[in-house]
Amino acid sequence: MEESKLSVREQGKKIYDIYFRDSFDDLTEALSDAGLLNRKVCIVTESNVAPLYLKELYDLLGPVCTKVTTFSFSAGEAHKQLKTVEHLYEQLIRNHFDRKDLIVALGGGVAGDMAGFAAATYLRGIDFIQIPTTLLSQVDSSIGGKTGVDFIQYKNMIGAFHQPKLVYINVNTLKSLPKREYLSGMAEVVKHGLIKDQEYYRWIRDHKKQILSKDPDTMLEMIRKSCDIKRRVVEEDPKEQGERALLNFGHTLGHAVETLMDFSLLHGECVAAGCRLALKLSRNRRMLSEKETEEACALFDAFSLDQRFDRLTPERIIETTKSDKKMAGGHIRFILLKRIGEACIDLTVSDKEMMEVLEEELR
Ligand SMILES: NC(=O)c1ccc[n+]([C@@H]2O[C@H](COP(=O)([O-])OP(=O)(O)OC[C@H]3O[C@@H](n4cnc5c(N)ncnc54)[C@H](O)[C@@H]3O)[C@@H](O)[C@H]2O)c1
Ligand SMILES: O=C(O)C(=O)C[C@@H](O)[C@H](O)[C@H](O)COP(=O)(O)O
Ligand SMILES: [Zn+2]
Repeated sequence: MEESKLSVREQGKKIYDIYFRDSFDDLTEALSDAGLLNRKVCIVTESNVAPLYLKELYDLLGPVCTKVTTFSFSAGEAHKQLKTVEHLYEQLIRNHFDRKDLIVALGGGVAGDMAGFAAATYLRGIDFIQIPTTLLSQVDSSIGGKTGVDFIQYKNMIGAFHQPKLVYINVNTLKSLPKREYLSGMAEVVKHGLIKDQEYYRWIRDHKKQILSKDPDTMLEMIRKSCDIKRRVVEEDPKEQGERALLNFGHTLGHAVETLMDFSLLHGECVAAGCRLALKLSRNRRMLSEKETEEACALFDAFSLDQRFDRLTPERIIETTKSDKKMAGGHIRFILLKRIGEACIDLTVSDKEMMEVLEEELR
């Protein structure tokens, strides 16, 4: 199995490395290379991941850190809230964490987003690292420093950009990941191909069988390719002033669906629904052909990303989209495809255009 790492840079300067491994064996070396040894550490994890990987991590970190503490919260999007972060702040204060100490996010996107947000705000910012354990977090959320929590029912409404000091991906953790969660991550993978890289999109299409059977080499190659795409985008535009918004393909309507379904669907499932709608908007603008649109929708189907949300009406989805944070100067910010592998930002999609694709999808 090919083992390697990628560096994420800003203005030519390395900010952090992403390690691709099939065990935790190189974690100490990775921490040493990042200058993170001999710190007080708080491992932030959750109730599903803790029984699987916390002990191994605790035992690894013990000898190379001055003290290891753990903070475990109840798993799930419902707990990606300020309340959970408050409990974490309390524990950090009780354990006298200072600016030289370190937070370790162990888990999926929920643990990573929340631990990262606590790290961004505690004492106005302390170091943190990401140890992502879901496909979605390995290919997307652990990279790029978007951290945050949901507020009431609004997705990621409170947050900060705060870059990790290290991302350590152990692909073997995906062995314990439930199938539905694994497939949810495929939505962000297909998104990467659609917005940035036609060749990668075709590669995903040609490797469906290996991806579905979690073939280790294929997974590693896919995770590396996706991370490389995300790396390039966030290096160019770390704080989403332009280019980075392309990573929001499928999220404009996807976040509205996620909210309206009361988080009963997974993030990737809602992103896939949003991607289908954005593909159809692009087709109706004559930027994609019918065949290209159908093929891309079929790729989401192949990964069982075809959840129904037909108890929602187009009107409610449009209204919720307008109250989300995807607005720019009174316009909804959409990401459309000019062609497969090339996305663009568009502020001109009308309610009528949204209505057409929503009616088609909800039919
Ligand atoms: N910051 C970003 O750039 C970014 C990007 C994409 C998504 N996100 C956010 O990420 C979140 C979704 O992340 P997610 O899909 O990883 O969800 P998650 O963190 O809720 O994890 C999914 C489920 O898998 C379980 N789990 C995690 N690792 C496991 C393992 N190895 N074995 C068994 N079970 C495991 C979790 O307990 C949970 O039940 C959403 O909140 C989304 O908004 C953020
Ligand atoms: O990294 C980014 O930038 C993304 O947009 C990646 C998305 O997949 C992710 O879901 C992100 O959390 C969305 O952020 P938001 O600011 O649109 O809520
Ligand atoms: Zn996403």
